[in-house]
Amino acid sequence: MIPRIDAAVALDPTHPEHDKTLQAIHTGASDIGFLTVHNGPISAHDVSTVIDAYHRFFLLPPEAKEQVNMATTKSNRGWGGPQSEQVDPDANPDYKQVFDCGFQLNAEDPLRAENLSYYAPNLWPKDPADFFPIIRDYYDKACAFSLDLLKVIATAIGEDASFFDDKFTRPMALLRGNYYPKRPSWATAKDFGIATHTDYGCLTLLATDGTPGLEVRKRGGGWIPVTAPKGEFVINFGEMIEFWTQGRVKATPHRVVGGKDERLSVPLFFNPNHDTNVAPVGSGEVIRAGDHMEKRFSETYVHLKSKG
Ligand SMILES: O=C(O)CCC(=O)C(=O)O
Ligand SMILES: [Fe+2]
Repeated sequence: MIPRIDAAVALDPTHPEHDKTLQAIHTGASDIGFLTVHNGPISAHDVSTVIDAYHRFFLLPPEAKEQVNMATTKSNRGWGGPQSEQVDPDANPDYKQVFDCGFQLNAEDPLRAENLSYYAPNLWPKDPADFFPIIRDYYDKACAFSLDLLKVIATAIGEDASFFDDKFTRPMALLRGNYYPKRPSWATAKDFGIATHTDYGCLTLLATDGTPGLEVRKRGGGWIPVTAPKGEFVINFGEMIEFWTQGRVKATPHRVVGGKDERLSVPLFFNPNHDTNVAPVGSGEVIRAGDHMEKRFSETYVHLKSKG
């Protein structure tokens, strides 16, 4: 069972049910690796608005989307067409389309000169005209909510609530719109909306249009379908937080096979500053968060794959 968390209770330490909720978060984070969260600060209306904006973008003719094709960049900003990402080397590249945007360094930031791929400039399409403000507004809300959730997760796994606080001032956050058309007639057993994978970073805050499709791998084998209506979120965890917390938080494999209906989902991959040491707490090792992200991006985005 994936725990269903009331965000208002989780975020209020004075609430009588708070400790019980922390316990459920602990189970979700350290056992299953998935939670669902409702009654949080992002409304169903906000989610409908952002999903509708992505939908209007994805339905544009290919020439319009080509203008912001991430394959023309050395980063992961803009549109990724079908087959632009291969998350499982044993499966074919995914048939989904994506639109990615991320943290924007401000104009005076000295890091700009370093041209780091995970802080690359965003690419915005001309159409839909309201796309940028809608996505930007949702991005800000989703980052704030994710940071609040991480505080609670830190407490739930026995760390100080402030454990993550100073590590997300320049988050390598990536907001993605996923567009899954209905499962193509040519699709084989090796074709997926998104093939089996674990997310790469810390916390993923996923909004969906309510259409089923996401499946989470059970430890003993088999798959659990997870759905969340608009305004309710699926939370899962990536590889980085798993090794950072010595396995107290789990990165669980998941996938979307796809079915007869199209589907949209909007994950925020919320990751720390690039120079955060994410080596297992207490290990004395150093693993830079940016290095892990860059490695995984170059393994999975087809246009960034290292050749040879
Ligand atoms: O569409 C979904 O429900 C999941 C998407 C996903 O796993 C991802 O984008 O990493
Ligand atoms: Fe994922």
